[in-house]
Amino acid sequence: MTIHHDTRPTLNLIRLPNGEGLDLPAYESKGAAGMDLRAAVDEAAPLTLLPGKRALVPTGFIFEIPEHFEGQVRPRSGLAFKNGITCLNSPGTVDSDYRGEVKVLLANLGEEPFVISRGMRIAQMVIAPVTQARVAEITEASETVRGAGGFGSTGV
Ligand SMILES: O=c1ccn([C@H]2C[C@H](O)[C@@H](COP(=O)(O)OP(=O)(O)OP(=O)(O)O)O2)c(=O)[nH]1
Ligand SMILES: [Mg+2]
Repeated sequence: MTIHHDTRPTLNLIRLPNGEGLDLPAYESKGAAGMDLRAAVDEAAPLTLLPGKRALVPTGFIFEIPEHFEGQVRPRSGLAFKNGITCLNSPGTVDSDYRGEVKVLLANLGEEPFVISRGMRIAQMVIAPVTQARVAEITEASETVRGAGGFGSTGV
């Protein structure tokens, strides 16, 4: 008999007043990489995002990202493809020491106004391992084949 240990890190969520009644962020399929984030906008006042505009959309939760992990806020491809809605700062970075409300910076690159209603799944968050490097200044970079080639140096 194999015993499966749940090795997943725990993501503690603190529900804020504007998050009352919202479903928790959740993975919408067994293998989903990201958990969908819902808009904690006022039920009575949906947010209309006009073409070319951006808005910081609240999620209604504080996320206690586990130490040595980050939250990556990413667009949902359906909203991007159908409505031109993206996360302007994608991937948004939620630091493990952040204790404020997680918000989603949406931008409307489409041609039509986009109405964000309460509970709408407007983005997704991937929890990924991350490390901090010890920064050290040196005088000369090590030699590599690539050298300073970048920005298309390898062709298309
Ligand atoms: O999509 C995002 C991106 C960031 N944040 C929050 C969590 C993150 O820990 C904090 C800072 O993000 P970032 O470091 O990208 O912004 P900054 O401009 O460097 O702000 P700060 O000086 O506060 O780090 O803002 C969000 O809620 N959503
Ligand atoms: Mg920062």
